Amino acid sequence: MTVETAATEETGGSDRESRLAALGVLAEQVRELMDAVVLTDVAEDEIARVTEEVAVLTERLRAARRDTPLQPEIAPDGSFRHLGNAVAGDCNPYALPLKAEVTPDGVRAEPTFRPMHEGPPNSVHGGVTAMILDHLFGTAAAAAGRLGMTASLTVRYRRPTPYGRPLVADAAVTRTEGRKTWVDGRIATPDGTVLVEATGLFITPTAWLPASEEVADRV
Ligand SMILES: CCCCCCCCCC(=O)SCCNC(=O)CCNC(=O)[C@H](O)C(C)(C)COP(=O)(O)OP(=O)(O)OC[C@H]1O[C@@H](n2cnc3c(N)ncnc32)[C@H](O)[C@@H]1OP(=O)(O)O
Repeated sequence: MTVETAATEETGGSDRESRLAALGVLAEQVRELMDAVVLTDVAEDEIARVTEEVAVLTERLRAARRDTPLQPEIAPDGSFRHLGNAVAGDCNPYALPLKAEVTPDGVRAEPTFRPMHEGPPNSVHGGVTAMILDHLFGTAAAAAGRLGMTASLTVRYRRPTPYGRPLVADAAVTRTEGRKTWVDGRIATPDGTVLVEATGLFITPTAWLPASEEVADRV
């Protein structure tokens, strides 16, 4: 895994940071648009007009494009970030984005799911909660100096997960053996009712071993 410094890509310094911040604002607006699409009840002709306008905006953004989403890098403040990530990337509209903090025990986050994450009626799709736990578990492994790829994830769904209100998620490394790291964690309501819990096995690819400790210092 290559962790590039911000200055190595595109324009350097504050110009780039300003542009990335603007992209983050756009991504958040697109999340609002996605929720608006799943909740809208406007008339068909209005849907058709909005569709035409969105198609025009899509073409404007395609006027200059990269080959891939923004890649992992070290931010100017020295922290690790991956702005194009599907779970945590501020510049990816598909991402919540998840904000994980390192705790003495592991990592913790307060995800709020959105209407666009609906699976069963009025609750969050199980694939979405599994994805969030997968990423949080990977972050717990990385914070412990054991950056890895998910080899397996076993999920137990205890209660339907609601959207529209803050929940609590946490994860911690429970065991290590060579390049293997086991992580346990859960998503719960603020009063402690467990909604989803899981166990994951993460394996550090041999090629990632040098980057693993570097990332741990920056999560
Ligand atoms: C701050 C940073 C935050 C970052 C968070 C990111 C979280 C995102 C997590 C993801 O979503 S990653 C994407 C989903 N996962 C993948 O795409 C992984 C695809 N699989 C692989 O790339 C490789 O199979 C893998 C790196 C997991 C293992 O390949 P290796 O070539 O290193 O494994 P190898 O064959 O040498 O086996 C090493 C050991 O692991 C075991 N093993 C390998 N794959 C396994 C597996 N899938 N399940 C159980 N055990 C497995 C294998 O049996 C062996 O055990 P022993 O040492 O005891 O003999």
